[in-house]
Amino acid sequence: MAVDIIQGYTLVKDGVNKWRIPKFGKMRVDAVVYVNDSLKELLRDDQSLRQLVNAASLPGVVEPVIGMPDIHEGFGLPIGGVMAIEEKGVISAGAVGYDINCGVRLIRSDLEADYFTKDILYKLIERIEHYVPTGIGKKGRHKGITRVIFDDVVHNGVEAVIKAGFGKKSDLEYIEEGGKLEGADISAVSEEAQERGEEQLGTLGGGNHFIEIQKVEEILEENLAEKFGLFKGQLAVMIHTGSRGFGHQIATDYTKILWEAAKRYGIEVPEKGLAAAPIKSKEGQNYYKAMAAAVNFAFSNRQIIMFDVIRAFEDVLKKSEEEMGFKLVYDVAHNIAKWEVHGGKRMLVHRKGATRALPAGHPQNPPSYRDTGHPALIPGSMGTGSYVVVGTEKAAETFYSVNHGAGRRLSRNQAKKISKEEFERSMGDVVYNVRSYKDIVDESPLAYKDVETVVSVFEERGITIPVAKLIPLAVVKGAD
Ligand SMILES: Nc1nc2c(ncn2[C@@H]2O[C@H](COP(=O)(O)O)[C@@H](O)[C@H]2O)c(=O)[nH]1
Ligand SMILES: [Mn+2]
Ligand SMILES: [Mn+2]
Repeated sequence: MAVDIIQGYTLVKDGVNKWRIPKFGKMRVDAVVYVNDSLKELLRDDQSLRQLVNAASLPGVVEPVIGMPDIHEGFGLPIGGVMAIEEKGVISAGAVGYDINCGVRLIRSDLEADYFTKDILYKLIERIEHYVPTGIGKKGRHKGITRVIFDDVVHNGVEAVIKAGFGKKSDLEYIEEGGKLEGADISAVSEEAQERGEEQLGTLGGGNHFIEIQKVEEILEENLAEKFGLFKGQLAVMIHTGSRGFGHQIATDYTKILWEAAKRYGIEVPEKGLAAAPIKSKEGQNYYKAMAAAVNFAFSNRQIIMFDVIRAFEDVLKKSEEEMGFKLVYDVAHNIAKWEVHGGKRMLVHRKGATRALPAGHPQNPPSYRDTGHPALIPGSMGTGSYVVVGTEKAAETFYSVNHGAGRRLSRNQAKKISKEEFERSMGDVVYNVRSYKDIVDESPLAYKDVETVVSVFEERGITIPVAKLIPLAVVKGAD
């Protein structure tokens, strides 16, 4: 039996690419982390194992608390963390994250990527930025409309923005939860969060958020790729953003509220980032209502951005959406808590930096993907590649969850030391939207783990089937 000691924790090998920390001390369940040997080394300088161990002590936690292959330390639960909680247990804002329903949307087209010269790509990113405000704190260009429909958006999700003219009703079938998480209630959201939210629908945000024009570089599973409408050489667009200041304010408010509530309910919370209250308590219920509002906001945000990206293509290529054949492949959340049934039991699954990946035949797939399993979207970095995968039946062992990216390898401060030459080499021919490399050097491909290695962890274990690899041609980053 292989054993390793990392950060003082004993990890026991539990099959291919899987390591288990058997419960000890205050842990109620084991923690498990999915890594190969090289990714395991990265855990030595990182606090994520401690964070998994802490999460494993929360009331109602279901066996096991899980670290994804792209795991790295976060606030409370690590990024790349999955924590399922039974009905009589707790709900934690820190186990969802500050960017509630941060997620990824992939749009395909009938266009051949090789047609897109650098000149066209520069025109496209300039036009995309014309329509989609980027950077922290930016206000939306549709704020006149979105202020009016805001209440409808937070309660009814993407359907509300489609009614207002952003996209087609058929898009709903290609969004997790049909673009609406039930149970949202604006009365559980602070005035401050509402004010921030009303202004920010249709904006990208800063940092790691992006709109990327991509080429399908490789088809890895022909049948599934065909069913997802993907072909080699195809032009696609990936959008990564979340609930902006709205979700951030809700997370900030409820971290405080749940922290105080935990003391009142006598719940021992090992760190503030895991602040949690009973799911059935008033505070826990209110967090769920507010979180669901932010989930609906974020799905709607990505819907509006998709609408604007297509307009930018129409302007530059002088072709209609139909002529270009733009269609939504899928939209998945990677920071969310949702009620699901696993092994016959209802539980609240917190995914923070983790993507749901339902296998073929699972009843919660949308009808269009019932027979295949829905696409799970894994962005890598703006200079390397991104993947579309599907989950298999074996993903039941992760509550049908897979990694949400490559995951950071360097902190932002470490990444700021990357030189101009190193940055430019890592970007290759990819076109980007900022004047100085310094504005986005902390998002350099060198700051992220090797996406091929990360994706191979679940593939080798039989948890995912990689379907396609996409490479970046041009990226709009949310720099300030
Ligand atoms: N294709 C791109 N992938 C990117 C880019 N910037 C980051 N990333 C990847 O996305 C995930 C998202 O992680 P999150 O925790 O910040 O939500 C991250 O792990 C990277 O692998 C990009 O510009 N293009
Ligand atoms: Mn985000
Ligand atoms: Mn994200």
